[in-house]
Amino acid sequence: MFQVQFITHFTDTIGYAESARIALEGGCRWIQLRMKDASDEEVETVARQVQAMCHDFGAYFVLDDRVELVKRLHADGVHLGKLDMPVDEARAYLGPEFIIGGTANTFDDIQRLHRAGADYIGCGPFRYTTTKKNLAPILGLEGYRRLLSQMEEHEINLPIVGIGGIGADNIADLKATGLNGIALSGSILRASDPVEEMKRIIELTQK
Ligand SMILES: Cc1ncc(COP(=O)(O)OP(=O)(O)O)c(N)n1
Ligand SMILES: Cc1ncsc1CCOP(=O)(O)O
Ligand SMILES: [Mg+2]
Repeated sequence: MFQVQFITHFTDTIGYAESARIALEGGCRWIQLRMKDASDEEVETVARQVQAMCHDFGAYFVLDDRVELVKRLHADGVHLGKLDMPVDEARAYLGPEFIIGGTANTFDDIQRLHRAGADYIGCGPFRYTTTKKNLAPILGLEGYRRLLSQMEEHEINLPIVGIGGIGADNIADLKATGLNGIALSGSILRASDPVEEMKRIIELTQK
């Protein structure tokens, strides 16, 4: 099944926890709590709220970056980038029962994550986005096709989700590249009816 992961963000009217509720009500069953400029205490407060919501909806709950909090809350997992705790170190700390995702922009990144024992890869950015600062080089559809071909050639079968500026209009093309899923945020929160937009995107991914 083509996976859809929602990454929490905020707008003038929507806070982090509300953004997660919107995604859950719209049918998303994989929430990543990402609060880049918050203290551990602030994140823990929101994480407990979002974790309870995910439990009620039967959704996976993962945290961006904060490995110690994942263990303390017994979240389902963590997502780690190049500036975060290395995946193999996080695996040694968390153990086998946690989901550990890693960020890739190049095939070298993918090979490194595969060797380190990541459970899935978040690969991007697909295109320009304001949700994340300091973007890696934009990949586009051709970038995904090239990376997926290299993965097949090297028999790397890790689940890989696209991320970065993804909206409803991109779903069919992204699915056609062979990606296993997508992760997104802004296109949902900027919609006039964010819950309906989440429902629309979920429906498009199941076609
Ligand atoms: C699913 C997914 N893919 C990539 C990222 C980016 O993580 P990272 O490179 O650590 O950057 P920050 O999100 O920490 O700014 C992600 N969070 N989720
Ligand atoms: C590329 C990237 N990496 C971490 S969050 C993010 C952006 C995802 O958000 P959006 O779907 O709003 O671009
Ligand atoms: Mg990170």
